Amino acid sequence: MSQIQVTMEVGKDGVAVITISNPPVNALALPILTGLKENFHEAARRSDVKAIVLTGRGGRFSGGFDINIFQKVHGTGDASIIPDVSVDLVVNAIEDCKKPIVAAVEGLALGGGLELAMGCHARVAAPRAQLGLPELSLGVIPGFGGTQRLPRLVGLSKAIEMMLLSKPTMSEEGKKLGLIDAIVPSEELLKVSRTWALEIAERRKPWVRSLHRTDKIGSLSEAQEVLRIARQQAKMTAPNLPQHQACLDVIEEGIVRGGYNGVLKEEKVFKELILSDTAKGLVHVFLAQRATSKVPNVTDVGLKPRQTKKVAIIGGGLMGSGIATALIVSNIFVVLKEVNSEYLLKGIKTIEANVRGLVSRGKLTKDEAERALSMLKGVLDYSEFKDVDMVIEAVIENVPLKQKIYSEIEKACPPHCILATNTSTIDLNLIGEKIKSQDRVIGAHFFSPAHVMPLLEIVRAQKTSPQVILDLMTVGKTIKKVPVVVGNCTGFAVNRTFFPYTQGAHLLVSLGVDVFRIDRVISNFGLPIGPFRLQDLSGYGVALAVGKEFANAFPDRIFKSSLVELLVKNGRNGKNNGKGYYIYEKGSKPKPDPSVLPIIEEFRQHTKKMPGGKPISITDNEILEMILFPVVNEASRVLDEGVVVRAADLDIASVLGMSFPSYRGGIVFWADTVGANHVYKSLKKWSEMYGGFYKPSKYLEERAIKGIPLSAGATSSPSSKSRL
Ligand SMILES: C[C@H](O)CC(=O)SCCNC(=O)CCNC(=O)[C@H](O)C(C)(C)COP(=O)(O)OP(=O)(O)OC[C@H]1O[C@@H](n2cnc3c(N)ncnc32)[C@H](O)[C@@H]1OP(=O)(O)O
Repeated sequence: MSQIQVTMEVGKDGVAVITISNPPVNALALPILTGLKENFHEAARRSDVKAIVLTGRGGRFSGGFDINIFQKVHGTGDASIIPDVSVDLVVNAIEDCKKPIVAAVEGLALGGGLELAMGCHARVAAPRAQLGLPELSLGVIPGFGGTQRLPRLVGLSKAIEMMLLSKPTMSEEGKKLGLIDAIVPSEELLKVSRTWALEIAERRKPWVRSLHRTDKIGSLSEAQEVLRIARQQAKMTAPNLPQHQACLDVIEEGIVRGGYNGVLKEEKVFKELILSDTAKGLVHVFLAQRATSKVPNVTDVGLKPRQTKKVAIIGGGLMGSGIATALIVSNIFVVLKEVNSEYLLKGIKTIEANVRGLVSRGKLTKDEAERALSMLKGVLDYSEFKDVDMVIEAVIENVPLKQKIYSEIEKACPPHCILATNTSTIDLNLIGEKIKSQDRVIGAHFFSPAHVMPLLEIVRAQKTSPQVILDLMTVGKTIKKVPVVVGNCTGFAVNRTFFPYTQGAHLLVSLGVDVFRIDRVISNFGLPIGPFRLQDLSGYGVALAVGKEFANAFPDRIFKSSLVELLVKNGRNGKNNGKGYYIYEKGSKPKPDPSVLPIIEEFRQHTKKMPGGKPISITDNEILEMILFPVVNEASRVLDEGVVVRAADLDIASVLGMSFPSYRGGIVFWADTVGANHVYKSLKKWSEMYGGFYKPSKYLEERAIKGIPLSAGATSSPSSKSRL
């Protein structure tokens, strides 16, 4: 029998229990929605049914509308495959049913799942069930009446907060808010829900149709004031996201013209938004993120992950201490090794400060922080390494030093121990060259700050065993990172793809474009900060070192900028020493520093790139394209060389590692939205004007000429050789 089904059982008490079954989260797929309608109609018709309980199988009520259907809509451009659920099912079959319906909620009720529950006449929940309407995070608004019923159940301000921030709440809080009528232990959930439904039928408990309530909305003028403030805030916090204003408009319609009219407007707006680029990007990111956990020949060959209880980290610098923090807060014991007690103490202090930071941001309780710190031990030799399951080397980027460490740890660690390195650029085959156990060598590339940034790039060297990859993926998930498995090359997937990002920005400056304008254009596009502020933050030393690596690896296509060297010569080192492109003052936003302008001018005079010695005239959109298209060009090479399993992995890596806006779907997805042909033609034109930095790659050229998206069958081009 299919696992995707809706069943109905009528008990001797006259209660029909309708159960949604679609593992793992009981998503509301089309057959589920049809099944619900049929069963509700049957229950309403049958004379032996007095009341109804709606629930989900397997401890989860429902994770909402099936997101795969969104993807189908995006593929066809036809939103008509989305059935009429809002009126036909939720209003007519559930809320206006002549028999009372109680939702028995366990585990989670999200999106359409919570909307079904809110259509019922009461909600009984198990403890710690997750309740929310996260639709805006997918680029749409709730579409099964959620924009109307949530404000009527929990009040307008709270409902707006939950929807606009896509922030779920737990059943305990839900009970206080009025979203949940009772919380009972899981074992009693069905029993209590049945009784509750019967008591409504007998008029011993209220029979509430949420859409008809007005008591929590306040007066029209109060409601409009709340909406006005919310609109203003959304304008600032989500300027590029149309679903935020649309959601507020739809809520307002229901307040001004009544809940039913609100439902009708919601349905119309939902179908418009589903076809927006924002929804396409966000849905892609949702599904692509989950796909990263499927790695051919690793996760599909019957291997079982081994447990990683104790990890040794070599190097207590910024990266080492960040990684240690991420591990200890997830209950993994860490041995931190440094070369002397001064450095060790510094590393431990950084970890303590990281943990304190998590407490002050409400991510950790004080008790959890104490427990985490008790999982940390600082050492100065290898004696503690005899029983570690994994070593993560996080010392400076120096090949002989790393090779020496690898020879030492091969001797000091047990034979099963994973030998990981946090290098961000160096060839892994080189690091592991001098040892025997090359199958245990792997890259664990964290992004700074390692205890905050969500990406873990797992770099597979030539001989890395699938078991080792699977184990590191498992550790990554345990510490709440998104592991993306990539191949071995200079800069791996993220840094390699994005090396032209800063260089493109520098090239534009050499042509006379203002540094601060470039940063503004990039943040308006949706990255949190522009390339110059990013350089200020990471420090100019890093920029110089990384620049050298890429200059060696890809001499045919780099823009060698002397700007950073010039800044360093003038005593500047970014935010580190308070002398960057920006002025950094405590408590206020960074401000452009006018004293940097003469140095920039000197750089321009030096490079002599400005045509006729005058700054070029350029639009904001051209600035954006001249910075991001070279990145797309390098992404094409990364795809061509098979550095990633699938193009979507590079999208996730760009979103989580570079903070590329998720609503643009990631770098490759965005490029396909713009069109390979436009990217190719633009690069070709600029390469003729400004040189090899812009020269389009073969892969891009081929895709542009044939009209194939960059993301399609990334590793099938004739020149491709997978590195995975
Ligand atoms: C009209 C309506 O208003 C519109 C809607 O309802 S839109 C949908 C709203 N719902 C959501 O946004 C919830 C999305 N899901 C989630 O946040 C999380 O998956 C969750 C909290 C439910 C579970 O998280 P977690 O236990 O970590 O499992 P996770 O790996 O994310 O998901 C398990 C599987 O369920 C799938 N899944 C989760 N929610 C889904 C959904 N709504 N539709 C389809 N598949 C879904 C995932 O894709 C994943 O599939 P895979 O095993 O093939 O990779």
